[in-house]
Amino acid sequence: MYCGDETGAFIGDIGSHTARFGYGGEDCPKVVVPSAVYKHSPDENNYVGSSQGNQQPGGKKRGAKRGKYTAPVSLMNVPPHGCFSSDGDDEENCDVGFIPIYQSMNSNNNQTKQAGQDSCDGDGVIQDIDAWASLWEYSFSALTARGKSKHTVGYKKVEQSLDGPIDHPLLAVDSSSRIISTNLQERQKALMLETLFESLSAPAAYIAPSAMLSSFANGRQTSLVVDVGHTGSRVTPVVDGYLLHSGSCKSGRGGMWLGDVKRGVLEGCWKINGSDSVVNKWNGWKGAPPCQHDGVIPRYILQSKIEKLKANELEHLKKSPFHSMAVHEVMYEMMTSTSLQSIGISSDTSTPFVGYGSSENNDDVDMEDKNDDDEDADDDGPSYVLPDGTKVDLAQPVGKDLCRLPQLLLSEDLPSWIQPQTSNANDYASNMLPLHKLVHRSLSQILDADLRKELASNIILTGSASLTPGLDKSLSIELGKILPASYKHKVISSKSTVENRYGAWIGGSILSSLGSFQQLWLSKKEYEENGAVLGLQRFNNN
Ligand SMILES: Nc1ncnc2c1ncn2[C@@H]1O[C@H](COP(=O)(O)OP(=O)(O)OP(=O)(O)O)[C@@H](O)[C@H]1O
Repeated sequence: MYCGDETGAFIGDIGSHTARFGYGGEDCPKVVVPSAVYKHSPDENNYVGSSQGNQQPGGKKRGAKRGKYTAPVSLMNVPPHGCFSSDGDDEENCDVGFIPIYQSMNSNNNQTKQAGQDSCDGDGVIQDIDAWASLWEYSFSALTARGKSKHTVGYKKVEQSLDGPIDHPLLAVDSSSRIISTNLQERQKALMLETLFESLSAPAAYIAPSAMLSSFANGRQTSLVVDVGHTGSRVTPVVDGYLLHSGSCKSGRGGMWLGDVKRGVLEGCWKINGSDSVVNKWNGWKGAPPCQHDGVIPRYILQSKIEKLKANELEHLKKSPFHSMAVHEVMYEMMTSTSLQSIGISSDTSTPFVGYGSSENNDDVDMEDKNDDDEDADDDGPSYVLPDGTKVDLAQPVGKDLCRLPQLLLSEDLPSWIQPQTSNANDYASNMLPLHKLVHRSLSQILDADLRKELASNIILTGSASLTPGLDKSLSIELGKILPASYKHKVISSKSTVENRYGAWIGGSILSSLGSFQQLWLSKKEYEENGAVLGLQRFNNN
């Protein structure tokens, strides 16, 4: 039990795309930054205290001096010079010290990036706990320096670094998926706890699962939480405030996947998970795809500072997770622009996309020639201009398809140009279920028929990618087609953008303000006496 003077909790929800921080009892987080940090010297020799028992859940060494980490990251600017390390002229050794917090976001991690597998493996597994801790430190410093009432969204430099400990109880949101092994989950929670107490000197701490908090934020103890986030969509049954393992499932269809598909359409080919070996061609454009030659160019490349980078540094930057995240930001801007969103998601999810099933005709087409023929066409139609000035013609049928790409979240059959041409196509399909099928799969794993019905009538749609206009209605319609008629299913989606975007954080804010919750904090004293074991028992909410 925690009986300190300061009961205002400091809450951190670090997702794979965005990290949100703020004080308990408030309506929304005050600091919202990308979930990544810079590490200024990736030199392994600088690691300290890295022997047995000092491993990341994902198996990496930890214990690097956190003074070398800086947060937050700006995806608009070239990374600071100190982030590049190269060993003499050896190009192979040039690296970029850009660390996404989660393993699944590391595009260099080939093992978790095999086609159809990245949607599950490494989901919510922290790849660098010191990077995770430095986001807490930055956010707390930002709030201390600017005052509690100021909002910090995106990159803002904070001169003041954290001098003393964070003198608030810390509530960390655990966004690891229920489908990763229990062992890995426990190891990760123990490591989070150790970091909260030992690195961040918290007087008390609590770790709460994201789905449980989203359910609380919607005023429900029992619900089926459908979180459409960055790395995919997760469905988690929450019963009386506890998570059920059976019925928890995940699909790779989420914000990052939609961004990848959009990028594929603009570039004229779709590389599954950044792998060079699986390339599907898109042939929907009348002329050459708008970004066929140079690809989608992120904003940082357009800066004059880019000229100061050496050729090998730029090459490595382009292969780094930093580049992927920066390209995603351009796709995100496009996806949320009013010109595209005004169309929204149509209730008819069966209309095929232009390029559907016709990729085999594409191979011999000379895109350059076609482009010449169509140069003057559709000059005055609706269009979208990318940051580098490339104009995307939205009047073409394929342009219209771009507007309704979010519909793919619910499409039964993926267009052939999206599916991998590999032997594990079945695994891919099973890991990439549309949302309604995912909900169906989850409910079918619940054995108690009454509970199944109760969950079906309390489906909570949350996560930033659920902000796609019309998604709640379309999901409800599709569920109506596959659930038994006796099920009165109900999809609950807040009308407020803030509640959808920050659902888990808001749940944490509510929970930490409840009088009855105060006895659940694990105090530093209890941690010192009993270690992480007591904490894991206390947080055993699944
Ligand atoms: N208004 C919007 N419409 C559609 N998609 C959006 C919108 N706003 C954000 N997104 C997408 O939502 C994703 C981020 O979702 P969210 O913030 O829930 O992820 P996260 O919690 O950081 O990550 P994860 O859920 O994978 O742990 C991004 O891919 C972003 O492009």
